[in-house]
Amino acid sequence: MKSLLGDDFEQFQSSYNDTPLGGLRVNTLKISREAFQKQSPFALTPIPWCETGFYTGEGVRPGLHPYYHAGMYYIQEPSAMAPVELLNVEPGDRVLDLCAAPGGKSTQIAAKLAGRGHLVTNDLHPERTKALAKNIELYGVRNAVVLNEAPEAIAASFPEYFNKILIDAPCSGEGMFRKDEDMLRHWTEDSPRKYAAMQKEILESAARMLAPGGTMVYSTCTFSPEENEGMIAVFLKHHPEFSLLSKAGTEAPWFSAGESQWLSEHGLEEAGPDAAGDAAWMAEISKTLRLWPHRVKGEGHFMAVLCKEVPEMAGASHREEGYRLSLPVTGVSRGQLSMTLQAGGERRQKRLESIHASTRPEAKHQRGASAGMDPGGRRGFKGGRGSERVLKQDTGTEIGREEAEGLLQRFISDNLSWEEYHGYLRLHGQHLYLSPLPEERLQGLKVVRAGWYVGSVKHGRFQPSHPLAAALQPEEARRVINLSSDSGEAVRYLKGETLEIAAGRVHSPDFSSDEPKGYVLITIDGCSAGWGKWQSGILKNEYPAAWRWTSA
Ligand SMILES: C[S@@+](CC[C@H](N)C(=O)[O-])C[C@H]1O[C@@H](n2cnc3c(N)ncnc32)[C@H](O)[C@@H]1O
Repeated sequence: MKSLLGDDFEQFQSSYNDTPLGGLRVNTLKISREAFQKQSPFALTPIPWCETGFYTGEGVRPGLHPYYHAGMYYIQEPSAMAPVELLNVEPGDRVLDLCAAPGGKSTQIAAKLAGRGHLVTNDLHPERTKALAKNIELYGVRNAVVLNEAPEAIAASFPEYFNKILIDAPCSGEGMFRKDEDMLRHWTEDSPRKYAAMQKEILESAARMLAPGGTMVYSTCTFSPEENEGMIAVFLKHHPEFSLLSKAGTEAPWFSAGESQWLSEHGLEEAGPDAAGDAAWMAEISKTLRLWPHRVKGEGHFMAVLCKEVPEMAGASHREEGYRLSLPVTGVSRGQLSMTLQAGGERRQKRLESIHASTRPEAKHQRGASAGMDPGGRRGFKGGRGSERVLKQDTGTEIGREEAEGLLQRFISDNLSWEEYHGYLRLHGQHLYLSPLPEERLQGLKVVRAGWYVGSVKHGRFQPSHPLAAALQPEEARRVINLSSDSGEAVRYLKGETLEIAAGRVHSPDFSSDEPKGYVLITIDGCSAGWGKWQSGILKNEYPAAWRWTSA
């Protein structure tokens, strides 16, 4: 670092005496930034490069608050919030997060998608992918598919498919030494070279999956030039269809320009023997970005925003206007219900009769075709597939997807205020998912979550899943009990205890029954946390054992 940084080295070195700052990012799928600021139990200082990010003070432990379990915020190192901001994700995008576990950046992407478009999130390592799937569920993400694959396998299934890709690459971790001593212990002199070889392959696969006109962000949390400026220089040499987007400057003074002169000084021949003397080329590589621990309040990070050109005579746009396959809920028992269908931004009112009419097979056919979820014009729901049968455990007989769908719809009409639901219904064993992608897209890939896991069929009944509850807004549930975070009840719920709750506290706005028994969405200060079953003053706890609060 001394030879790289020259005059800056002393300042860089002394930054290692500072305590690293902690951060949290508000999960806007669950609560707005403004509402969280009002009710935050911690003092918050905004992080300049992330609108929803805040520094938390020294000694603050946001992981030990019920709000963490309600998915209100993600605890994230402040500099790690920058790459997704640079990716400029918008609702409706098709996004790939290629090296995603444990999911900090994926949950940030999902919040930006706000339920429209979809996210394919992946990690190579099976154990880390489990943590990724858990975070996708805790943070209430509905439109993500979780994969555990090698990037080249995904590339074979998704050529030029995504319009935004994040490559938060495995790296030698030099930028994290101050915060995480494990990174320091694992580092060897050979680490940058070893990681650079992996990064190169990952970038190549990502490039194949990016649609023309799309953007990808490459990021690392390391300093070594061969994993950063050098990596991008080599990539651009082989990919003239890509260029870098500049983001540093007066609008974003926290970013320092990439160090193009390091390419020539440190013998990265592959990237630039002829490049070193080429001012235009050097200026291009300087468009890469760094966050330095001695210049900003955050750890060391590198980022490059890469845009793929649109060839002349390019075809249709690869940006999806949000997937919306609207299916009405059948089996409604509450008299005349008017349902709302959304199509092309228009909201149209329809009556109950049309709900029943539209469940006929031919109507179902039309719904899938017109919804346009898949660019290939393939339909969403497919009936009668041999591979998609669930086992009725009590009788040992099988039931098909039609029956499973019926059970789901009955649950919805009894317990939720939904008048439609979105996605391709998928059955895996007895588990039901609403997937943002048709099955064909995922064939042959290791799928950890095909979409939003909404529940399972057991003993001929639909049992709602914890991720279903975690992603619901309170107004989507027919019965809600709110627990105050400072009453002690919230922690008792999170520990799995049974609670006594008077009938008057079961909030059920549009349910006229005197006995509001059944599944109840439990919220903590207004944010969904899980299910309970209420009857006669007793709340049976449905919070999953594996997720329970274990601290004292
Ligand atoms: C820097 S971490 C990702 C952190 C994550 N983006 C986040 O914000 O929480 C890099 C990840 O890449 C994964 N990884 C390593 N080699 C990979 C490969 N060839 N393809 C995909 N992921 C890989 C590692 O398991 C690790 O989880």
